Amino acid sequence: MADKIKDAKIVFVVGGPGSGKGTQCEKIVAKYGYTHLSSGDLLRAEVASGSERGKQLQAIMQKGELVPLDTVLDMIKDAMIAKADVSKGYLIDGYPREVKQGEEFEKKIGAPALLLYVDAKAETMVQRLMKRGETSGRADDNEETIKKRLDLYYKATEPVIAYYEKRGIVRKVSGNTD
Ligand SMILES: Nc1nc2c(ncn2[C@@H]2O[C@H](COP(=O)(O)OP(=O)(O)OP(=O)(O)O)[C@@H](O)[C@H]2O)c(=O)[nH]1
Ligand SMILES: Nc1ccn([C@H]2C[C@H](O)[C@@H](COP(=O)(O)OP(=O)(O)O)O2)c(=O)n1
Ligand SMILES: [Mg+2]
Repeated sequence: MADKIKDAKIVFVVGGPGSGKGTQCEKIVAKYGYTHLSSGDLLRAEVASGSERGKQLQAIMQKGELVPLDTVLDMIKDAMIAKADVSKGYLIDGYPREVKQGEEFEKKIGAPALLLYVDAKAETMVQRLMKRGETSGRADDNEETIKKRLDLYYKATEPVIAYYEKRGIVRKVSGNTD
């Protein structure tokens, strides 16, 4: 029932790969009790399930590309509905990755109250992801894919920030907790 989330408070969390979106979201959850939904985590859960769709997603993510828009949007919507009865609001982490993703979300679900922009230097992001790659087991935490994710971030995702900037709902936070 999509009606259940019609008036939900929505916060988009956007930032480069390894900027610290997940880390900042955990802190917000601890303080404000919002429901954290990481689009990347939802996609990786589908991959881990071993489904046919998961295999296709894995191939795309390994290359550092974006998965089809409808796939990730459906997953977010289902996850939101599943938490609707207990949720005070949603942190949608890693979404939108491109302006089109934001437009579709608004059509199918609703408008964000805020966009949290997690800011970090490219050099910092690369260093963190290379370090994370030593233990994460993530197929995309390798030098070649990290570079592609970063390029795509500057090309497709940074315009998302400018888009919501015009609506006055962007808040910039540092991705550095230390
Ligand atoms: N030193 C330091 N490391 C951090 C900080 N924030 C996050 N990290 C590390 O940087 C890596 C990336 O952080 P995440 O929170 O996973 O970043 P993300 O933006 O969710 O990255 P993706 O999962 O690639 O989307 C992790 O290994 C974190 O432990 C910080 O403030 N300082
Ligand atoms: N809205 C989204 C979120 C993630 N993806 C894909 C593409 C991303 O590189 C991977 C992993 O996403 P995740 O947010 O976990 O990681 P990065 O920010 O790219 O480091 O999933 C997508 O296509 N669309
Ligand atoms: Mg993350």
